Amino acid sequence: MSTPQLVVHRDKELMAQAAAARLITKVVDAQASRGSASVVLTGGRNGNGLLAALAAAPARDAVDWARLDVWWGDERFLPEGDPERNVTQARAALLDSVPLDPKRVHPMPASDGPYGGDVDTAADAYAAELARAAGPENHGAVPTFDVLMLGVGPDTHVASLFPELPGVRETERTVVGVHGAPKPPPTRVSLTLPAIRAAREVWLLAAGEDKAQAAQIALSGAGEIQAPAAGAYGRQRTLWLLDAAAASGLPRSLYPPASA
Ligand SMILES: O=C1O[C@H](COP(=O)(O)O)[C@@H](O)[C@H](O)[C@H]1O
Repeated sequence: MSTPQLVVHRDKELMAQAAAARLITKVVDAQASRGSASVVLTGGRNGNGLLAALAAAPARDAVDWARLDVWWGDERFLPEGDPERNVTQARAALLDSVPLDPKRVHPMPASDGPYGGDVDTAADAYAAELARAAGPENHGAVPTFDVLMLGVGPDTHVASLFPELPGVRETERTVVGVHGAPKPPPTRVSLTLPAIRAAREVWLLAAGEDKAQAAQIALSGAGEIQAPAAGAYGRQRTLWLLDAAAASGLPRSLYPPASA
């Protein structure tokens, strides 16, 4: 488990731009040292803001997009192309404008896909896809992602792991079907905490006043069942990327004075 490090930016626009620059560097470095890179995308306002900032960054051309594997941390279980699906939003924000290898893009199943409306079978299928991609050098049933991003919800949810629901209690499976999520839509697919923790780096994104309480709770020693964001950490690094509004309830001793 890596201890969370915090970086606080002036506002959400700057946070998105700085996080996009950080992601470009991380992917370029991973491609230089291992030949390819893998990232796990998040949905939500902050995740899409980062992707839009990346699309607008001239340095995006430094990435070898054909050698990037793209996975998702969670998905709203809706029909293909639905505007509320995380993959639909990610395609619009970035993915449709960069030359990715379609074989390396791994969206989670849709509710009108091969598994129909059976979200649990769809989750098992995504777990199997992850397991196929995990090599002997990986430590478990998922690849060792270079960077896994998570938007933090106002209730401290990450991916589609909501406080107290069964998904956040899962200790064996890497992917679960989520029923009865408090945020619409109620049916979702999500990586579990054990899968999230397989990543080298986990970045938690929180911008806006409505994230201040969540950041405060998750970073003040709360348990992961009550505050799923508290249980999200990477093997090598756990980074909270915040704006000043989201950090407003945190003690200044938690982050360097120069960063906000
Ligand atoms: O529904 C979801 O919400 C969270 C957080 O979204 P935000 O708009 O409050 O930032 C997101 O991380 C997750 O991927 C998404 O499915």
